[in-house]
Amino acid sequence: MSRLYFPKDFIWGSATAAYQIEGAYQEDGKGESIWDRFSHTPGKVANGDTGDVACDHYHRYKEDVELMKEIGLDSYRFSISWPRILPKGKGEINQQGLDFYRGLINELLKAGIKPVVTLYHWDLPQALQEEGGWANREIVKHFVNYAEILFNEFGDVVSQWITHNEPFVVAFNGHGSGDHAPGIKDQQVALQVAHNLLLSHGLAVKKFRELKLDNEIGITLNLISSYPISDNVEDNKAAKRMEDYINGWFLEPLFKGRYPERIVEFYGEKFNNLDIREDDMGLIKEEIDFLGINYYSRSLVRYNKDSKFLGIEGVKPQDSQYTAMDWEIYPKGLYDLLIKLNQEYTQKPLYITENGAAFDDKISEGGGVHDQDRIDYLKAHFQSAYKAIQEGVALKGYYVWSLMDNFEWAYGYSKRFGITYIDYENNQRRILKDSAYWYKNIIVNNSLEV
Ligand SMILES: N#[N+]C[C@@H]1[C@@H](O)[C@H](O)[C@@H](O)[C@@H]2O[C@H]12
Repeated sequence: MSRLYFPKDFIWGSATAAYQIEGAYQEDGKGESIWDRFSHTPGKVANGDTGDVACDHYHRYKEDVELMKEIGLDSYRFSISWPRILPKGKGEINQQGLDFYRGLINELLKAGIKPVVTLYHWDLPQALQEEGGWANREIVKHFVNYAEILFNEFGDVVSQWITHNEPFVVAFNGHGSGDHAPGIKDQQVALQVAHNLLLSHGLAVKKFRELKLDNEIGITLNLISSYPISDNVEDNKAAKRMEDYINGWFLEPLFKGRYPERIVEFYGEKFNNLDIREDDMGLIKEEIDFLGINYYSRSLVRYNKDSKFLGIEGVKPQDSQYTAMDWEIYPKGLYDLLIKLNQEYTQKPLYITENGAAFDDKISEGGGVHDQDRIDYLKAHFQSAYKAIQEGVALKGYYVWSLMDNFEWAYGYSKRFGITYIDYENNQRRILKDSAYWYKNIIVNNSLEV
């Protein structure tokens, strides 16, 4: 056996999001979010699950920081709930909301764990949705106002800020397919939402710079590696379109100040109808300190002239392994993505802000949770990350998704991504899975045994 040693100051962390773990959905002055409304709408979430209680992190955050300390995390990435801070999305500030996050951050700092805050991880205040939400360009100023409150309140204790988590999913799942909150099914609206999210990001970064804070700011994108099923021209074009649809639509504006031509043509009139103003692309391209990457799997595609989706048909190789989300396990896709980002978009520091897998974890008779499949998944992806670093990619940290099993959006509690098991049947009891102990060893040694 040998060990792969990561760079001396490499950051090992884990990630969560407010709506997925906090619960206390109506407590201490918190306003309603679009996910409160969506999950309470019959038929939207598996088994009628909601985030009303979730993992009860709101009341158990001290216990959860103790778990992070036991695992030995260098850093913890979490999101702040906008409606906990501004119950109506704007106007009056809810001091009890600020107090909760102050308490959490204080516990993290006492434990020597760096706090990394995601400003927006999908739980928009419902009151703003009623004014059009992300489809209404007015939202941009409300997001910047919310961000400025947090910069001023926590700018001296937060290590890094992430403006948005996966704007692709907010736009296209929330406003295109409608399988996420607010459940709108309109591609034209989805495109405008994507633009307004990017614009809100750029203006929040601009505000951050004006405040002259000495921490860092970036954005987190869900990115894939896209491959053609054959080397014929049409399949290759289909793979590029898929990559532009998911990756390029956000990477090109952020780093090149433009939307990807190949997809602009595809969207045609829908793109021409967008409300994009003269200075927008320059504002979106406001320089960031790092890029966050959420990587889970690849896309393998073939051209299909009859396909309603970009002329693309997805392919699932029979000889691959799949997670409980039915996502192909493809660690090489992480390596290929990191190399491509470095070569085609940015040499800025990169962080894997999410990578992990759902498996059907069970409590064993001995009381432990033996998730070797998750250990195997993470080990293979850590190896890909290591290879990319060796080849010059400025990868500075890795956050495993997720610290604990949690509310998996439209799947409810049916999918378990955590390295900590949550026993929903037994008062949300926490049980560190084998993967948590395995991860602890990686962190202590800053190296991977292969
Ligand atoms: N699905 N899935 C797991 C995980 C989800 O739980 C996160 O909230 C998202 O940021 C991203 O989609 C990834």
